[in-house]
Amino acid sequence: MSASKLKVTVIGSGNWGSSIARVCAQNTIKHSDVFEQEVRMWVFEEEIDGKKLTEIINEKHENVKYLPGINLGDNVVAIPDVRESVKGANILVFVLPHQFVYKVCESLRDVIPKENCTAISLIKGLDYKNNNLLIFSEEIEKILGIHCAALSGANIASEVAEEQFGETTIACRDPKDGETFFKLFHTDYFDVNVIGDWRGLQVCGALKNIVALGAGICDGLKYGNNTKSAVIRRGLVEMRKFGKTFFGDVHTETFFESCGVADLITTCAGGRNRKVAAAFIKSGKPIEEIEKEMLNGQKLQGTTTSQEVYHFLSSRNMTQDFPLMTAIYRVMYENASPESIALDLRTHHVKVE
Ligand SMILES: NC(=O)c1ccc[n+]([C@@H]2O[C@H](COP(=O)([O-])OP(=O)(O)OC[C@H]3O[C@@H](n4cnc5c(N)ncnc54)[C@H](O)[C@@H]3O)[C@@H](O)[C@H]2O)c1
Ligand SMILES: O=P(O)(O)OC[C@H](O)CO
Repeated sequence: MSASKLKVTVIGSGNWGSSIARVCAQNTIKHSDVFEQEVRMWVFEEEIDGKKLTEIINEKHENVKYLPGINLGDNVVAIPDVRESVKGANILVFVLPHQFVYKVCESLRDVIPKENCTAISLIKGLDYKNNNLLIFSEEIEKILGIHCAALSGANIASEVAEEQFGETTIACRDPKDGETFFKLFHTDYFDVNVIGDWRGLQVCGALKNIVALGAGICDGLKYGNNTKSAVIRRGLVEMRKFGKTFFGDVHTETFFESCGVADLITTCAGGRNRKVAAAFIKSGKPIEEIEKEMLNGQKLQGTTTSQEVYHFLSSRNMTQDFPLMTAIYRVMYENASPESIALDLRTHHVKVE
C-alpha cells in the first residue's frame, strides 16, 4: 500500500455495514497518521418518507432505516453511486448481503486501481456459481485483481454499535495487510485477532447461518436448551466436515476463534436467522413473507445459504453426509415436519472425526 494516507470506502450500509463504518470512522480519527479521516460508505439508495437515505445519513449522521438511534460519526459520508464511492480508495470494505456481491463487484471491475488498493470481505455466505460454492474473498480477488482479506466473528451489529465488548477474527495472507486492518478495526470494545486461514473463517461465517435456522426451529417448537445445544454441537461438527471436505486446507483451530464457535453461539442465541425461523415455525407462513414482515429490509443469509448448500450436496449425492443441514433445508423448503429435526437428532449419531 502507498506511503500517503489511506482512503477507506465501506461498500454496503445495512445493519452491519453501518455499524462497521462507525468502527472504521473512530479508527481513522485515532490513527490519523495512517488513514484519511473521511470514511466513504456506499448506500443502496432508497427513499424514506420522500427523502433520500443518503441525504438523511449525511445530515443526521444516522442510518435511520438500518441502524436507528446510533450516531455514525461526522466523518462517515454516504454516497449513492458505487463507482463514485471507490474512486481513489486504498481500502475497500465489502459488507453486503451475499446475494448482491457479485453484481456490485462486476460493476467495479474497471474502476479499481490494481496498485495501492486492497480489500476485506465482511460477507457471511459463499458465492454460489454453476452449482459450485466459492469463497468470496477469492472471487473478489479474481474479479478486481487486488488482495482481499476477510473479517468474521460473533458480531451482532447493534451490540457492536452500542460498544458492548466482543471479539472478531480477521484472516489474511499478507501479514502487512493484517497490521493495517488491525488498526482499522480493533477498538477496546471490538477485539481483533488476526489469523491466516481465510477459507476456514469464511466457511464458518456462511454455514453458522444454516445452523441458526435449526436453533430457530427448536425455539419455534419450544424445545429445551439441551436439544438446541445438540443442534449447535452437531452443526459445528458438520461445519468443520464441510470445510475440510470441500475447501482443502481448513484448520480445526479456526473453529475455536470468534469466527467459529463464538459466532455460532451468538447467532443461535440472538441473531436474525434464529428469530425469523422461530416465527416461521409458529406462523406457518413462507419464510420470505416473515422475513419481510419482521426485518424492515434487512436480509436473512441462512435461507439462501441453506438452499445453495443443499443443491450443492444433492448434486454430489452427499446429503446423507450432512444430515442436520439437510434436515433444516427440508423443514424450511420441502414442508418436512419441524419435528423431523428431533427425529434426525435421535436417529443420526455424529462421529467427530
Ligand atoms: N447484521 C449483523 O448483525 C451482521 C453481523 C455480522 C455480519 N453480517 C453480514 O454482513 C453482510 C451484510 O449484512 P447487513 O446486516 O449489513 O445488511 P442488512 O441485511 O441489514 O441490510 C440489507 C442491505 O442490502 C441492501 N440492498 C437491498 N437491495 C440491494 C441490491 N439490489 N443491491 C445491493 N444492496 C441491496 C440494503 O440497502 C441494505 O443496506 C451479510 O453477509 C451479513 O451476514 C451481519
Ligand atoms: O442476525 P444474523 O443471524 O444474520 O447474524 C448476525 C451475525 O452474523 C452474528 O455474528
